[in-house]
Amino acid sequence: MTSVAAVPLQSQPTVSLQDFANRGSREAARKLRSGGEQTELAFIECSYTLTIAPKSRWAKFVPLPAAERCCGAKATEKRLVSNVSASVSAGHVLAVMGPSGAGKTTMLNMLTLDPGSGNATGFLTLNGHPLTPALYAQHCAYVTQQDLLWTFLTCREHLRMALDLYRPSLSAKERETAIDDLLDSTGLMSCQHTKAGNMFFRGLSGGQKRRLSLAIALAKRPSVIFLDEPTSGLDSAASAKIMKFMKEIAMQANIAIVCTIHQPSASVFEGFDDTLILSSGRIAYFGPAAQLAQHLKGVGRELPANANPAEYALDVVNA
Ligand SMILES: Nc1ncnc2c1ncn2[C@@H]1O[C@H](COP(=O)(O)OP(=O)(O)OP(=O)(O)O)[C@@H](O)[C@H]1O
Repeated sequence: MTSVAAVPLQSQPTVSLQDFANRGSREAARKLRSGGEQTELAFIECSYTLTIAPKSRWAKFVPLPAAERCCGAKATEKRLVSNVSASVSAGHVLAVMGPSGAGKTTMLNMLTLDPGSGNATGFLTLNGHPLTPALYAQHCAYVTQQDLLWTFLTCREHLRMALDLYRPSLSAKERETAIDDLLDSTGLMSCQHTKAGNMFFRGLSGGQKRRLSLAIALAKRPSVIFLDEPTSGLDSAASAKIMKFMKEIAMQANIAIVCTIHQPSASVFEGFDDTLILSSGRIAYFGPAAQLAQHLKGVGRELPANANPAEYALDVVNA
């Protein structure tokens, strides 16, 4: 298994990992001590700032590029994510949770090296190596919130196309064996000849589409998979099933999984190893999901009997 360590998010970083450690960052110190031996994605003091150009009153009539809309007014800076440090090891699932607007999508964009029009700073490492775009392309896969599938292609055809792109060196026989393995491990063998479909043409179910998107990502044999809201649009039983399945995949294939999730049910929450709770772009909790209830008790917000820890924690940060 390949490994990656600390990666500067800025193309020209002004601070080193050691600087972060000197400034008291425990995550940076731990990262330096570990020397990047484990298979682990670490993000250290990541921040994201957006420069917002004020619109002139003419902007709504004349659609100018953002940079030209200021008309002398001062642009403002907004910090959307502030000093977030966390890590995830191979075989583990890290869930990034938080209320709407907390910065989950921004966080995921930073981790997938897509800062958009903002400025991302900090370190992102995969097994001790800076996560450059080249390393990202080689070792990471991203499953977006919307399933990007071809309506008239079957599961098997999707995977054949993915393998042709990701692993062109496979012979035809090796490719079909790899497809069988992927269909088997994602539970899609029974619908291997079903077309993806769309809103007008019935095909795979919502859960099957999510699993096919994951199978396509797995075809790349990544070390890390990022998933944006993997349970969106699914009912609670299907959500719990897909999270259980992701946990199994993480363990079987020794992959580190990072997913954003809005409001997990108790059974979905049980499938997470670690959780990062964001509140207004800052960390409210990062640690083992199983210890969230204990943490809440420690801060004087004991979990009521039979309450869902994720839901209760989100209520607490929302309050
Ligand atoms: N281009 C932008 N201009 C101004 N503010 C922005 C921009 N993009 C994001 N934001 C703000 O950044 C904050 C975080 O947004 P983000 O989409 O990351 O939240 P989220 O946790 O993913 O929310 P949701 O669960 O509703 O998708 C929000 O307050 C949002 O309004």
